[in-house]
Amino acid sequence: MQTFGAFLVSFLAASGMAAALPTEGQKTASIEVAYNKNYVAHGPTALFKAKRKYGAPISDNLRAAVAAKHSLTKRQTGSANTNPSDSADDEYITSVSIGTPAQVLPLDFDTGSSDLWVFSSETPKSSASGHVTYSPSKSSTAKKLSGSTWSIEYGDKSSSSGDVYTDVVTIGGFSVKTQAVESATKVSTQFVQDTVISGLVGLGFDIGNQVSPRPQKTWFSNAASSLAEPLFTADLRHQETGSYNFGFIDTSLAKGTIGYTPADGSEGYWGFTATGYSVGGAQLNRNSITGIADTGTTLLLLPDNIVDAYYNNVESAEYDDSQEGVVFDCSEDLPSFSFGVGGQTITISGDLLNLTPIEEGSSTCFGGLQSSADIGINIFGDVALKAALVVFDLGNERLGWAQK
Ligand SMILES: C[C@@H](SC(=N)N)c1ccc(Cl)cc1
Repeated sequence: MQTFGAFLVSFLAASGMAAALPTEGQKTASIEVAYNKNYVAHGPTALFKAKRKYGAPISDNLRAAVAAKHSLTKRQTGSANTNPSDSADDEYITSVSIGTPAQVLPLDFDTGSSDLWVFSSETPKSSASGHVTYSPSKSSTAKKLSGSTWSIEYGDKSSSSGDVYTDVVTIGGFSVKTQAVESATKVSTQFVQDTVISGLVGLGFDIGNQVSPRPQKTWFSNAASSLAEPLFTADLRHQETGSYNFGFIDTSLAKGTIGYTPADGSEGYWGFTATGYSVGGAQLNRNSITGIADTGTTLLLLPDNIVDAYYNNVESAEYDDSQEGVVFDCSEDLPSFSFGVGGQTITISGDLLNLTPIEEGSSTCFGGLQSSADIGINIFGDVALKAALVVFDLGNERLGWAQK
């Protein structure tokens, strides 16, 4: 039976460290610590790690400095903050730099579409009022993609269209030098009125791109071959700053293990199949749910039978025609909702399932879980994504989910 001292010495010797064996009965030991003369300190990286360790806010500038450092060491990565647009977490806003000199626009990252389009100097002034715009004429690196046009309609019937330039687009310190930037010459009312964003960054599969006659690649598709790993993660948060990380997985953002499941990109979306669900922490059933992981949709949209199974546990819940959804007393203590994916269970807490009062000051609230019956696809939107760290792994065509 080894004494502690003898164990310590043998352990340290095995690990190449010298040690002073305490004399019999002595309660202390000392070891030399070798100085790694090859380590090159990087202040911003040290600050980033300290802030991350203690949960302190990390500025865009600090993220960019760290990402830039890593990019210089050939492990190309990017890291961008993303913030909820309002108290209902309706959408998430991420700063994107376009052109030379950089023009910074607030954009909505959308894994449910595949076009990067922006309000621009070509958008009618009446429509662009209140929006930050991109002016290709003010960018020395902008080039018109002659003859190309685009037109897109989203699930909520919002739409936009226009022509196309290529320019340098930088997200989180990582630059794609020749990215298709779709300039809006026409935008629907929903976008005109949504002045907190100036366009979208489609993070879906390239097959979904709407440029004609030659569809263009998404920013992530262009970046993937240069990134340390061909993947990105979404860490969306309720009423606080989250992040999109490109080329690496920061596992410290999650509490649980990442479970992976195949992703189906054939429709342009990040499609996957959940393996069951439960309400209020009960055991998962085996009712599989095929849907998409969609950062561009606010809600969790599932079949009626699941929606009913959930709201049967909410005493005041009722369908409100005027709201086109289920509402309930804001004072309700909502049950959690869980789904299985990749061998893991993701649990959305009750408070994340209370989206917002139906109007300011109302005591009636709108549910974060609603029916997908008239949509045709099930959508794991922001309400679900906020409960997890989600890995969009293009290289392995899979989705990773870990409880936050
Ligand atoms: C895939 C999303 S739209 C998007 N994330 N760009 C969607 C499709 C259909 C409906 Cl009805 C509602 C939402």
